Amino acid sequence: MASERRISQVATTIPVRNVQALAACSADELTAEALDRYIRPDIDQDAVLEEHSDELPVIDLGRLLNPESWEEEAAKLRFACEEWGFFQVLNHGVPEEVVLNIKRDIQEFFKLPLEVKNLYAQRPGDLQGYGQAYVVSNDQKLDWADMFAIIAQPREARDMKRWPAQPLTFRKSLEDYSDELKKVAGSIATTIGKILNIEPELMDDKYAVQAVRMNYYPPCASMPKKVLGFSPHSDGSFFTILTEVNSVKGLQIRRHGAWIPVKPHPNALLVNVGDLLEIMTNGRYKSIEHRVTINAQMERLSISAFHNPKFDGVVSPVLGSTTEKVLYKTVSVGDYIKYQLSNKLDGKKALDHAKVDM
Ligand SMILES: O=C(O)CCC(=O)C(=O)O
Ligand SMILES: [Fe+2]
Repeated sequence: MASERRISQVATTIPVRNVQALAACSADELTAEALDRYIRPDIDQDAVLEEHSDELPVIDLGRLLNPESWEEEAAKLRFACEEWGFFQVLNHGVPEEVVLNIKRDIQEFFKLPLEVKNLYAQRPGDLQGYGQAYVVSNDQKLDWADMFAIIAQPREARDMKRWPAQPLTFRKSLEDYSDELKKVAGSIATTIGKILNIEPELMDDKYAVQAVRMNYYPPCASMPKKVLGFSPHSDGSFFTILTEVNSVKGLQIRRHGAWIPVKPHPNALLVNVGDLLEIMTNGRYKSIEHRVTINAQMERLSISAFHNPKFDGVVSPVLGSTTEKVLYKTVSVGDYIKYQLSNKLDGKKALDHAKVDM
């Protein structure tokens, strides 16, 4: 109930259909009218530059953890955060089995009958439940996706009641995955802390919360090029670690006004800088805008792990030099995330709210 109050205080929600069920309807049910709410007239507004996919920065976590190669790899990480706001992590040390287990269970979960999945839904728009996992306002076109989100940390605070009983191993798989990702997040955060010369404990349990969202993007046979799985947005987090569950592409990142598709790499974790890290670095690290496109035949699944500061804390810009102009205000994490959720997904608009008035 608490979450219901929270969501309704900050936003308008509208009832949404389960997209997986909609996508499974027969062709004559999927009329232009039925799909109208999903159709994006502006999808082709900016170029998609396939040829730049190979340029995405890659960070080797093993080298980052080795004192001998640390400096060189940290310089790459800094470059990636400043110039791209996005990088791939290889040699991340997450055991293959942990990744395979969570991938398998998420695929199984989304295959369950709608009635079963709905048992875990709070209500449309609720971040904690199964369904369209974020809040939309009435004039927004809907995303072609279903989501299941859970606050995965700290372990003891995880909500047992809402935990899906199927597949049987789902809970353990997610807990293992979440613990492993916490380690990866810790290594990244420690490196960023060292580069910025700030508190290395940034990602300790005391300071950080991890939220995990599982995203399911059904195929759209009739008009795949006209719908979006995820509207262009930036994440409100410090940073987000994304795992692509199957090898169906769809994620695109925004760079110099165009979209660059990310090629799924089975062993990579994808990391993007979020708004709170952009604020903390006074804009030197870029919270990258991204979106998800849809395939005509194949479903896509992904897992986003958001690494956030504690909701009752504040984030202040740390300047890189004494001559640097302050661009961002100190923000309350709780207020920022609330504000971010209350706005329809619209690129990086929420960040404007945190900018110092010029
Ligand atoms: O599914 C993806 O590739 C992206 C998901 C995403 O952007 C998010 O969960 O914030
Ligand atoms: Fe995102």
